[in-house]
Amino acid sequence: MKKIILLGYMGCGKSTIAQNLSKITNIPFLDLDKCIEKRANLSINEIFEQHGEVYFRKLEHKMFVELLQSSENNIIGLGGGTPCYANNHELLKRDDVVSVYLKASINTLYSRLVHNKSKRPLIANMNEEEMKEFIAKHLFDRSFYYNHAQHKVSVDDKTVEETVQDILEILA
Ligand SMILES: Nc1ncnc2c1ncn2[C@@H]1O[C@H](COP(=O)(O)OP(=O)(O)O)[C@@H](O)[C@H]1O
Ligand SMILES: O=C(O)C1=C[C@@H](OP(=O)(O)O)[C@@H](O)[C@H](O)C1
Ligand SMILES: [Mg+2]
Repeated sequence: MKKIILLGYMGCGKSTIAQNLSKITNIPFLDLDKCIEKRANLSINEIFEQHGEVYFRKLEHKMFVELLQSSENNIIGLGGGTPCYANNHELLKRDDVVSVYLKASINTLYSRLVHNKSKRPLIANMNEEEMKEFIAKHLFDRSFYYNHAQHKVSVDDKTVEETVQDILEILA
């Protein structure tokens, strides 16, 4: 069985959708950020504060490769930046994975992130206006990498259950 990889911008729902997809399919779910936190014994915020983003990106790449190498069946929720560094986007094309880009509009992302930014060091200190501009530009820069996914699911105006259903159709 192929590993199922969910990717997309911060707040698109990777962690939430992966968890719900896991409940329905009984395929175990791994969140790459959680694996990194466990390995470093630090929160994502603490890793950024104490070691910086470059250290985080190296660890993120190492853990992603490790997860792909394991023989277990898994649903893997990536971090928003994972496909955009260390040529990780090339791993989305592998034959032994099904990669799905959860595509969200700037407005959807903004509305989900505006009250959920404290654990996301890239936006934690931004005011609302700065955040909207940042998301717009950043999403544009990152789309090139996200578009390497094998499949794309639009998540705007969909419930968690509807997005999970869309992914199940891809897997069928
Ligand atoms: N329809 C939806 N699908 C996914 N997440 C949703 C939806 N509606 C609201 N949310 C909320 O948006 C946030 C998405 O965050 P999360 O799953 O951590 O995304 P990511 O891992 O992509 O950053 C969560 O707080 C979740 O409860
Ligand atoms: O977009 C990014 O660069 C990041 C997204 C985060 O994951 P989520 O997308 O799950 O919030 C986390 O990996 C880290 O804060 C960096
Ligand atoms: Mg997440």
